[in-house]
Amino acid sequence: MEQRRIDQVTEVLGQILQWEHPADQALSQWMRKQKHMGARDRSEVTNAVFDVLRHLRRYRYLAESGTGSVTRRLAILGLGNTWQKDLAPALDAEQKLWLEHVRTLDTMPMSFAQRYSLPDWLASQIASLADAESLAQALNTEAPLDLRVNPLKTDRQTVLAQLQHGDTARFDPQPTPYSPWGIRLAGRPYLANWPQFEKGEIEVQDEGSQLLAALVAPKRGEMIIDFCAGAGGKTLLIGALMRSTGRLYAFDTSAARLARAKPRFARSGLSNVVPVVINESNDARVKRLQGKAQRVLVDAPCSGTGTLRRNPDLKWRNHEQSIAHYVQVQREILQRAAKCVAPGGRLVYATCSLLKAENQEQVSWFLAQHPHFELMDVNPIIATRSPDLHLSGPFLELRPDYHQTDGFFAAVLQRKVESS
Ligand SMILES: C[S@@+](CC[C@H](N)C(=O)[O-])C[C@H]1O[C@@H](n2cnc3c(N)ncnc32)[C@H](O)[C@@H]1O
Repeated sequence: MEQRRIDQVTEVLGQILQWEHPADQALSQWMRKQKHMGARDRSEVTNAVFDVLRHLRRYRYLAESGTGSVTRRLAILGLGNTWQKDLAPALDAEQKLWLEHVRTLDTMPMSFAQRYSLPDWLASQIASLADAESLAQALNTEAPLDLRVNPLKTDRQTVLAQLQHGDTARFDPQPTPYSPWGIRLAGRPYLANWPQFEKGEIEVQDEGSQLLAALVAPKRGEMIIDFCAGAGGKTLLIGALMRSTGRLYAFDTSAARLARAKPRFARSGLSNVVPVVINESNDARVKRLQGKAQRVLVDAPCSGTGTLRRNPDLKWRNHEQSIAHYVQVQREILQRAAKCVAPGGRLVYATCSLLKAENQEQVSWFLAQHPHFELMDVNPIIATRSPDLHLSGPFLELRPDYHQTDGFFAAVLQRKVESS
């Protein structure tokens, strides 16, 4: 049993560590081939694999001193850290000694980058932020599963009462502290057949992402553009806050991502969403909306460094050069999206990145290029939905160690009324 589990984790790690595909894709591809594997076995392999991806740099260092293939040693470390079972029956005497030795190694003499398993370029960025140790540590933990209640169909109290009884009670559903629509679960339930999910009453959405949609603060009857709607996570909440009135354009350059949003829109009961696949430049439909929208959300493609709890492989798939690429793409999108904002309207720029280059520095760049926009303080806007969230302002900056959400950044940029 122990031997088989080590072999399984070694095999799937061997594929993931080639970095040809995102880890979750490579893992589900491998899982699809394991026809006879039960749910518990799958989750044990998943936990070990993600543990290795979180701690890869440190584990690679520890693996240097063992015997056998390096990938197998990584698998042993991942299973040793996550599996309830004792691995000893599957290890020879030398391996047992090695595991005992590396488990008791003091991490304090290690560099910041090695201790928290970060590539050097990212370690230096994170080290420059406040409370860097607590942030780096939090990024290496598993994220909880947050649900968002659909306010068009129900309310949080009703869903909480349902989930806290019966079989779902074992996931200990609790209200999230900041979002009025959030429910936090312990564990990783399979939600797709829950009646609340089938009826469009709940969606999976990190609390931080819920707050970001709230920051758009849409009103009934307005024209709003979600410029990078992707699979529709934020569109759904914005549409519900508009009470399904007005018009909400869900733009994206990726037809595949928007296609994934469509069943979610259908389940949600929204009738005000217009999904549009746009071109990267010179799109006629974008041009037609120039100066028309009261709110434009740019939830920009980014390094995803705020989501390392869920996507630890991003540490190893991103490079310093990829950040420069994202910065360029974000600027191009911002330029185009800003043109759609009506006088007095707002552009909300958001990322799930922790890096200043993608966040604060992009806002400074934008304001220098667009003097007819001004920066607003997010505090009074978010306070109407989340009175307990106190930010030092003017930005929405969320972190896993401070707020138990993914890392998010957002700025609200208002177009001056008199601008032409
Ligand atoms: C961070 S994701 C959006 C996530 C989505 N808002 C959500 O809440 O689920 C960024 C999205 O930007 C899209 N994108 C990339 N380049 C774009 C462009 N030039 N114009 C519009 N969208 C673009 C990507 O396809 C991706 O879906």
